[in-house]
Amino acid sequence: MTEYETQMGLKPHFLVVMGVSGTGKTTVAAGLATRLGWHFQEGDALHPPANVEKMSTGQPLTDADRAPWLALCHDWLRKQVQAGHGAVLTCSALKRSYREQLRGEEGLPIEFVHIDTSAAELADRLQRREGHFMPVSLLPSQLATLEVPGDDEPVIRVSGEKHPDVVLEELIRHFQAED
Ligand SMILES: Nc1ncnc2c1ncn2[C@@H]1O[C@H](COP(=O)(O)OP(=O)(O)OP(=O)(O)O)[C@@H](O)[C@H]1O
Ligand SMILES: O=C(O)[C@H](O)[C@@H](O)[C@H](O)[C@H](O)CO
Repeated sequence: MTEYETQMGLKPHFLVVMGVSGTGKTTVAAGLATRLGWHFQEGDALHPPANVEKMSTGQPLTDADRAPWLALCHDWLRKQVQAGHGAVLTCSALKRSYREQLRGEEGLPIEFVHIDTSAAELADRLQRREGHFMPVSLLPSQLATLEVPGDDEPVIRVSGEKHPDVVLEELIRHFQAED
């Protein structure tokens, strides 16, 4: 086992768990990081306060709003790759251009895990969720902004409608099969 292989013998991966609000990014990413002993960063915690204020008051972010946040997400990923240990970041990464910003000019070897959930299920979850800044009224703009990753992008696709434990097992099996 090399220094940063996990107990399961998996080689390190550098993952961005992506998708629209409420799709289960935090649930899946935190679970994966715990199971595999990989570093975890909640991407929402890297938003400048002005972005959180904007979303809380029902205004969608623009490309310009997201740029400094994506730069911080990129910095975090770059440090994980340099350190060489497995890492998982949550980040909506809605557009292809945002995913390119996350990879950066150096082309970080990151992989995206896209969690896809139906609009009806998302609306239901966001309506029921308490204590989170993101209002359900922003769901249409999240869905309209999403550019689903193409087959030419490094993406693993999972369903957000299965139980999170099932999604975790699928992902771990995927990495085991690859290694
Ligand atoms: N697979 C699932 N099945 C049912 N409920 C889920 C599932 N995954 C997450 N949830 C629930 O849906 C809500 C949103 O999940 P979570 O916070 O993980 O999503 P998110 O994509 O990180 O959202 P945001 O980007 O808005 O922070 C939470 O209340 C969570 O408990
Ligand atoms: O790009 C964006 O519009 C934002 O990152 C949002 O997706 C939220 O931060 C997140 O989903 C929390 O609800």
